[in-house]
Amino acid sequence: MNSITIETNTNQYDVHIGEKIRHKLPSFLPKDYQTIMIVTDSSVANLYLEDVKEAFPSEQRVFTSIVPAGEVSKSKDAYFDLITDCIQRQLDRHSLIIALGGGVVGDLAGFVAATYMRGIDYVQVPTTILAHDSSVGGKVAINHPEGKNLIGSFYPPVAVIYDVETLYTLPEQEIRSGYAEVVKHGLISDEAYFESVLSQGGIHKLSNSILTEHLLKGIKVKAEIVEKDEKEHGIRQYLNFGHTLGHALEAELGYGRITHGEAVAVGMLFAMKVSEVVFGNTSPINKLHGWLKKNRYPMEFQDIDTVRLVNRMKIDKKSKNQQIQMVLLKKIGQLEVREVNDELLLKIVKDFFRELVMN
Ligand SMILES: NC(=O)c1ccc[n+]([C@@H]2O[C@H](COP(=O)([O-])OP(=O)(O)OC[C@H]3O[C@@H](n4cnc5c(N)ncnc54)[C@H](O)[C@@H]3O)[C@@H](O)[C@H]2O)c1
Ligand SMILES: O=C(O)C(=O)C[C@@H](O)[C@H](O)[C@H](O)COP(=O)(O)O
Ligand SMILES: [Zn+2]
Repeated sequence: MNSITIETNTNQYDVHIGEKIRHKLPSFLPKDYQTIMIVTDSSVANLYLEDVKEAFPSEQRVFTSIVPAGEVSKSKDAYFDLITDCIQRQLDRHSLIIALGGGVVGDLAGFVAATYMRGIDYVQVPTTILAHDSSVGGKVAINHPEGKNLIGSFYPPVAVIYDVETLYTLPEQEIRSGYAEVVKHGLISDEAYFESVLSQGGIHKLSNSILTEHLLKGIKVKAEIVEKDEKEHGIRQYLNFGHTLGHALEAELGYGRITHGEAVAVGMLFAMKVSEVVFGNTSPINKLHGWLKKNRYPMEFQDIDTVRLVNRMKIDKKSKNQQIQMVLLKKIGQLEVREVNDELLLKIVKDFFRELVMN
């Protein structure tokens, strides 16, 4: 097992990564909690809920709340129902919420924990590859129909318990989705990491040891940034590479029509295209495009309304005075946040979707 400590100006918690550690979950908690509410989704419940429940002694009050699987559950209704569950089960400021699942459950249950009674403890128990990203750093949120994660907070967990054995049951699309954030961590940090991810054969056939190595490295990249800039006043924006277009695409297509990681993959290519125009550089855009195609990331988006898409990009949280700010890549590991005007973006976006399919 590996453990990484995340230490910011205001808090500290450990991320534990290993096989089968869900069975020993109580041993990773900072204290004994008498009342616990496990939040999970309908797919993960069938696979891992019993394991986690059984890990607790019978004298502890352990409740469960199950939300429908998928992005639709990052909604005001799911949020409100969970708050009602907290009240009815008499959770108080000494209780614990366990977020058992992928980024959807983590973001949703984390936001419930952040706001119920103005904040109670929660732990992240991630079960997707993507959640190597979402479980670390304390961003919690639900979506608004107009835009992703518009209702949220920075609220770190008291621990992250990442049982990588659970990743064996992930469907192909979720492996692909999670790997987009692994690639992002490579692009924003160092070439060797990026190359080591791209040089593997298909991501669907990776060995456990290589997968764990990639996840550990990704978590370290994220931890280093979050420790310096927890509330995203500066360099944390680099973790948003690919998300300006990615989030707009998720909202425009309808939440759940494309996974978060698939949207971020397209968003990273787009950010690289904009970077080439702004800096006149050549980034590894062709290399990434080839790899994404090989791994069957969606590239065809018919009838996309590019004007609406650019308008949605303005709702991004990095925007300043109604102007879009994009995270651009000068070269691997070197980024810059730049204002990009609407006309230029509109021009690039139109060609971009055509070229995505042709190349
Ligand atoms: N807070 C952050 O910093 C942060 C970072 C990245 C992404 N996110 C958010 O995370 C969300 C995406 O997370 P996700 O990709 O994990 O999606 P998800 O939570 O919807 O999980 C994907 C699918 O896989 C299923 N699943 C989960 N674990 C499984 C397992 N072990 N075996 C089989 N099936 C399993 C789920 O039921 C779901 O259907 C998005 O809403 C995104 O905005 C947040
Ligand atoms: O942790 C961060 O900071 C990130 O930006 C990580 C992203 O992968 C993640 O999708 C995050 O939820 C996006 O944040 P948002 O502020 O753009 O909603
Ligand atoms: Zn993301």
